Amino acid sequence: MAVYTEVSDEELSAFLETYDIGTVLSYKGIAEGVENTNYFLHTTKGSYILTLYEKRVREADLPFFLGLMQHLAQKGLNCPLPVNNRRGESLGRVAGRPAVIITFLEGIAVRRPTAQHCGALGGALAKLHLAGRDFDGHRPNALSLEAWAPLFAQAEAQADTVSQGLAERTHRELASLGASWPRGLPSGIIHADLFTDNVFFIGSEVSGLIDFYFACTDAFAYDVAICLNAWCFEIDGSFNLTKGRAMLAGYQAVRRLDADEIEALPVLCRGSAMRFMLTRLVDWLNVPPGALVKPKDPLEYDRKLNFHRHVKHAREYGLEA
Ligand SMILES: Nc1ncnc2c1ncn2[C@@H]1O[C@H](COP(=O)(O)OP(=O)(O)OP(=O)(O)O)[C@@H](O)[C@H]1O
Ligand SMILES: N[C@@H](CCO)C(=O)O
Repeated sequence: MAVYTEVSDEELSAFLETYDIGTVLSYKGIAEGVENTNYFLHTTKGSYILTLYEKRVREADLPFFLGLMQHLAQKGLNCPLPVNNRRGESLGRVAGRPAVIITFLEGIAVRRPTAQHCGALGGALAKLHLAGRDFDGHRPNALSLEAWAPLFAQAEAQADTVSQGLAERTHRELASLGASWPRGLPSGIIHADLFTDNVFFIGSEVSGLIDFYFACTDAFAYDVAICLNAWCFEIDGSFNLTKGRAMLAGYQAVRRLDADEIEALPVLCRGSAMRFMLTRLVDWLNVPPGALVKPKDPLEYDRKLNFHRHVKHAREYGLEA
């Protein structure tokens, strides 16, 4: 998270008076993340996170996200639970923005995951996919293929100031993805942003998943592709086959990928790299003045995309027959 919206002591106290979570002992803005504003709240009754929803989260989607967290928690997944206020509502407003208080999860987000972490993450992702199957909410993926050209249009004119040739490369890739994007793959609830900062570990076990604000209905294998991108590359840009193998084996031990999903994996990895390159590029070029946020490097994903262009088969990600 980040802090785009400052919350004054008075605003916070007035908001918390509508809850039954004790009085505040301390609170502070959380610098991590780029999407929403988050505060850590320590009260006489425990620890919580206050989230104020910013630009990319549509208010109309909030009941879906909050309902999904409740559903997954009921299914035994360790994810934050929205806290209800005294009127029984979880969604409120602070500093003019939609806001919720969620429960705090214990655990540590690893910056440099090992193959063991990747294996555990693969299993947790598959469990999430299974746990979401009987959730009755539905939300199309607002950041899939159809969204990429309009996103690129916001950044195209300045793309080459970030990297020479980026505009041309992106144009070509968007056309190629449009022509080859798979349809009809097994679908359901996906997290769609399960990066290392959204997964907590205690030791080598996954202790919790957070940040469901991109969750949507889409191909399960697209979520696998997002995680291969986010977890299995090294800082030098190389793909770590051992990590890929561990993640895919961890996933398949819980839910097996079918033949169509396996065939689609390289193009799904390209698409997911495109999605994160584009949102990062737009953010890189538009940092709001005064915001406590560190924009993420779009070129990391341009390089990953280039790697995937040369992949012919999911075996090259470590998939074992
Ligand atoms: N329920 C929680 N329990 C403990 N810590 C949390 C919780 N929710 C958020 N955090 C902390 O706040 C940080 C930012 O949260 P989050 O990843 O949801 O923000 P974001 O802006 O949506 O981030 P992203 O850039 O990943 O989309 C996390 O990295 C974590 O440190
Ligand atoms: N996890 C994303 C930020 C949220 O869209 C990224 O690393 O670009």
